[in-house]
Amino acid sequence: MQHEQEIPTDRLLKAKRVVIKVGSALLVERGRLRRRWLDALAADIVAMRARGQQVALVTSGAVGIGRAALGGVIRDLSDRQAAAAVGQIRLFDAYRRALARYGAVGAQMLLTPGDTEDRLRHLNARATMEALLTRSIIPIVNENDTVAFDKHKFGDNDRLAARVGQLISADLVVLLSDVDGLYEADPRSVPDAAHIPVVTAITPEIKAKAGRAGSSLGTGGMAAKIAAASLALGAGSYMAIANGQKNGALGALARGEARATWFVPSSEPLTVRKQWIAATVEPSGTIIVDAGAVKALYAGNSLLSVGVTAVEGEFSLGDPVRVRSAMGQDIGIGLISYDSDDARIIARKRSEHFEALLGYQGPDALIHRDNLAMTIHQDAMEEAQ
Ligand SMILES: Nc1ncnc2c1ncn2[C@@H]1O[C@H](COP(=O)(O)OP(=O)(O)O)[C@@H](O)[C@H]1O
Ligand SMILES: N[C@@H](CCC(=O)OP(=O)(O)O)C(=O)O
Repeated sequence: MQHEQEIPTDRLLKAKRVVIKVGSALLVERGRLRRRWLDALAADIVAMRARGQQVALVTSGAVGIGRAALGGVIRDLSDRQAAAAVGQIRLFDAYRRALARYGAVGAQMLLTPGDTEDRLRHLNARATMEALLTRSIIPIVNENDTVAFDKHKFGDNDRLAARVGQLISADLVVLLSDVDGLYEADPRSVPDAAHIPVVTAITPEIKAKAGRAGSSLGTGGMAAKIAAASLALGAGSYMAIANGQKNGALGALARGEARATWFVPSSEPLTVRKQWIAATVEPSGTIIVDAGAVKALYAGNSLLSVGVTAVEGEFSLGDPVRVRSAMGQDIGIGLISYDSDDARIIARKRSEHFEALLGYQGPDALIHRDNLAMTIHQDAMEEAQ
């Protein structure tokens, strides 16, 4: 069940740092860029800048635009990468021109997961973003599709937008799409499905509402947007899914005139280090913990092995792992102090037995509290049970 929560329609006016994500379906129509639409978006962004807000853009569309140059057909990954290589330059040139019309400067940043998941590269990407934002230059981000593949790929720009939000500690991420938010079921197949105006926790029921991907150019569909919301809320940021099809959609959203789904965080923004941990796209494994451990973690303690009931997956020391309650609710992500073999051996055991069990005395905590980011507020977690 969700909280009875007011719709935070003024968020887009109040937020200091905003990430705006533009889906392929908005930008590309029959392989062509919608220049008028892009022009209206540039006007909206410049208006936000004039209100003193800092804006970063995450844009899809490279593959959709580049596809025509490959004869319109994409057969495999290298075709997709080639299409992106052709489309990306056209896409950014269009943004550059649209922004320049309003006296604004855009800057291209192409990212792959390594740029946000490796701590040093993360810091480096963040420094670049800061340098741009503080000069009122608008970072325009896309996945580096020409080299990204398989595991080394965000796969969809919704999650990338949430990651960029974490990178710059944004207080709001707006996903502009061809749908005005989350519905009880995919409105394409269930036209009378009810619209959901506010979501306060990403529960299994919320995840189950996502149907298949919508447009042929897009990759993630609603499931990717919900995954992005999970990342954003985990970092203490708001997120909105809004319909961006009409010119001036951002302005309408800012004035509270447009319907959207608002994802409302129940936690304070995490420290930047914990945001980085919480933002792990694919944790390597899962640690299931008992009710006593859940309580201890919410009280700010480290995770001790006595509270661990099961260890799933293979991971190495230092890898990010999911922390899951016995009820199946993911509550946090942490960097683990043992590899999966040793973690299995010491699960349910006290640290005084570690030496006898492992042949060495490792750290007392399986996950130290400084390395643990709780990704759902305790109230929301309990409500979801
Ligand atoms: N429960 C749902 N509520 C709303 N839309 C949904 C839902 N399940 C699936 N969808 C589909 O998700 C689509 C949006 O995702 P996608 O096509 O990836 O957009 P974008 O290109 O903007 O990222 C919608 O057009 C809709 O058909
Ligand atoms: N990076 C790809 C788009 C990937 C993507 O997530 O697309 P979409 O679902 O339309 O936001 C591109 O530029 O074509």
